[in-house]
Amino acid sequence: MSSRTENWPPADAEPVGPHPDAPAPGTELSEHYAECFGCGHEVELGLHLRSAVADDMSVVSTFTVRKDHQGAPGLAHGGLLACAFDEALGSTVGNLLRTPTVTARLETDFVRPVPVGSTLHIAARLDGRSGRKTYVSAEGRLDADDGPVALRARALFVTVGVDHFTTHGDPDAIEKFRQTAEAEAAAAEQRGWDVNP
Ligand SMILES: CCCCCCCCCCCCCCCC(=O)SCCNC(=O)CCNC(=O)[C@H](O)C(C)(C)COP(=O)(O)OP(=O)(O)OC[C@H]1O[C@@H](n2cnc3c(N)ncnc32)[C@H](O)[C@@H]1OP(=O)(O)O
Repeated sequence: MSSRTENWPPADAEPVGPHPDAPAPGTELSEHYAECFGCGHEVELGLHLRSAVADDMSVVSTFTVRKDHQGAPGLAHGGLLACAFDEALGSTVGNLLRTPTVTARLETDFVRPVPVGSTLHIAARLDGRSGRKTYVSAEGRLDADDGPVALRARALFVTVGVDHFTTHGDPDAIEKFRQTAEAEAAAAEQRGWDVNP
């Protein structure tokens, strides 16, 4: 018996391709915010996900499970694994479609235990889009791109305006985010010049 959402993506979803300004396949993605629990380097106990564009539709991420991430002794906490998938899926939508989105629904299947010390290799893929709704799914494999499947996830992300963050978020944190984004954009432009002088 399966409790997963059937008909994925839903019938009204249309195929979706990358935004013209999406980073090219092979690009390593930087953290989107230094204080993000999923990817930020300033969060000592965070997940520190690292991601790269695999192809026009996919992003691959890695998450190494540390002692701080335990639920049962020696095993990763399921909620943190779901968090890792939220980050990987959100990064896929945000980077490939270049749109601000938030998770509206996240569905996770835990297939096998994930021990402390193992690295999850998460491959996430755009599945379709319907208006503001983007459907994306991912698979997480243990310790290698072709390792055994440990988790599968599906999510719906909804595109929001900047006012979502300015209305509900913290102004100081938003300012810090803006500065990081500007610095990253400048660094990316510089890297482009280095490659194509
Ligand atoms: C710019 C360049 C970027 C650069 C690159 C950046 C990279 C960046 C990486 C980020 C990586 C972070 C990854 C972590 C991401 C988070 O953790 S986000 C935090 C967790 N999520 C939230 O806090 C969201 C809280 N929820 C909300 O704010 C609101 O419910 C929402 C989701 C914005 C929707 O509200 P709304 O705007 O009023 O829209 P609403 O009409 O209710 O829903 C829109 C549609 O979605 C459907 N929908 C909404 N919720 C659901 C649901 N739960 N189930 C099914 N359908 C739903 C509605 O039925 C509706 O469908 P249609 O009627 O259009 O067919």
